[in-house]
Amino acid sequence: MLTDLLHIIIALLLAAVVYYYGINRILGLPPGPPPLPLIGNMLSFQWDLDRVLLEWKERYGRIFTVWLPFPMVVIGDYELLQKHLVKDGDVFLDKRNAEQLNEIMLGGPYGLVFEDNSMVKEQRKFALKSLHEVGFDSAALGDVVHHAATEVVNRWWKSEGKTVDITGNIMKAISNVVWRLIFGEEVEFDSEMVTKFRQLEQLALPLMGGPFMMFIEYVPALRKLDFLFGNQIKRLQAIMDESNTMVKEAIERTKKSFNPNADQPRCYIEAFLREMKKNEDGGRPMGECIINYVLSNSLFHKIVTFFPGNFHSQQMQMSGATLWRAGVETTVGTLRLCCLELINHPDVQLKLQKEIDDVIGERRIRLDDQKVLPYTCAFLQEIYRIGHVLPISFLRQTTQDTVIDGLPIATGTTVLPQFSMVHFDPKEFERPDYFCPERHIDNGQFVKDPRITPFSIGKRNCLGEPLARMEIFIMFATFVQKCHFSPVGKVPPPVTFATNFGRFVHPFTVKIEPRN
Ligand code: HEM
Repeated sequence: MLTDLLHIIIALLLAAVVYYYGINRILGLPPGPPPLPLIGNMLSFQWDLDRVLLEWKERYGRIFTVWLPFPMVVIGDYELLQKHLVKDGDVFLDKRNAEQLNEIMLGGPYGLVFEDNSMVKEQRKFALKSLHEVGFDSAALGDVVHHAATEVVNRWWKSEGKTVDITGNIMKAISNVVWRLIFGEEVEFDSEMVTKFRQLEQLALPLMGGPFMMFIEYVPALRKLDFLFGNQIKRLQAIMDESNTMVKEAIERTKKSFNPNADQPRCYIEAFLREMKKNEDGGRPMGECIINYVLSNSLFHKIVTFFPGNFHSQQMQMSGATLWRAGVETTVGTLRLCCLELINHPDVQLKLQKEIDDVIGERRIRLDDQKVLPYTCAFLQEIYRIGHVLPISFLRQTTQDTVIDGLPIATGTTVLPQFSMVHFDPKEFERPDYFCPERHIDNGQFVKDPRITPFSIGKRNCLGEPLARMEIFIMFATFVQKCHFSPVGKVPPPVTFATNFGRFVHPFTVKIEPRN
């Protein structure tokens, strides 16, 4: 009896040792830090994620496996990201479907972010085409952005040197631009709806990025234990229901003014309504969806195959909601970081002001001024290097067997393309923690750096990049032209990031004086 017990204990210990040191090898995955049973490497993620990943890259090689809590292969090396995510883009086209999160937020596999490629190929192409049609990178929209920036500046000027929290007005300005593009209606600058929508997003982000949400993707049955974890799912569901209802109401208003016979759609939702009508008139059926389960080295995963024709109300509502959610907080967060760096680096602010005064003077800023404002472009590139908005990139799933850095990677393997690791790699950037726009200037000229990819890379990169870059350039240059920013006390607030689903600087206040 005693010897039996001893054998069981030895067997369990051996199993634990094999698991601890060999689970990646057994599953045919690249090496990596030993995972703990059930929680994998989650305990290591209490501090700066990119720093931890860079240490592991140093120890395990250019690609390695981490368990969060399921296994994923990390690529955070510039050369490998270019070689595979960009040049071999079709292999990494699929995002790993965040099935539970999608269901809670969007009522199922709809929207534009987490779906498999069969649906996104159609929907992403359509979204890009229609956003282009409604002018998301046009000079006319540049005028709208400038107008919104001027409204922000006017309000700041009225603060007369008192303490200001810049977030509210920037948020209103960006919301104005994005809402108009999606729903075709102009919202009042002080619209309560926009403020409410942002409050809901602020409540949702920490819930979306919490460890419990990662666990339920891995073990959906855990959803039943929501009450033990502070009813996170229930609370997120309630927030999303409220914000999705606001989107639904906006669509109803767009429908009322929609003219299907107009030459051009006025906004994304109108383009969608036209497409729905085209499909209906052509007698094309709604998209079908087939679900298969596939076994790969990252355990079982679900493959959802969509067939064309996903132009229905649910997809319209959820892609509208996705564009709105993806397009506002990210851009506002980047502009907030710009203002925080201005007060942390007064010398940089003076250089920016001088450049704009010398080259532009008092005339209004336009997008093509990028060509004549090298230091402003260098400043923004440095902001993009340090200010990536996703603490952990969206996961991909390989669509076929491949080889990365000499290691075989099977179909269906989850891949984490952590491009922000490149931004903080001391092998790529000298003193990566140091904010220094000058590193992007050579002989007085701005040097665009392909290693800096805040909008990600490959075939599933950010769909709103041209819009975001335009908004940020025009707004930021207008702020510098019209305002001087200084800290409230003698010492400026530190540049530290709050990370949950997103990564944005902590709240801070400034003093703003008009510049003539
Ligand atoms: C500074 C502003 C922004 C930043 C830094 C940013 C960054 C990103 C990043 C890193 C991704 C993940 C891409 C990937 O998984 O490879 C992404 C995806 C996405 N972004 Fe943005 N974004 C910004 C603004 C916008 C705007 C203005 C819109 C649209 C109005 C937008 C719409 C989207 C969409 C739809 C996706 C999902 C694309 C897909 O899965 O195919 N983003 N963004």
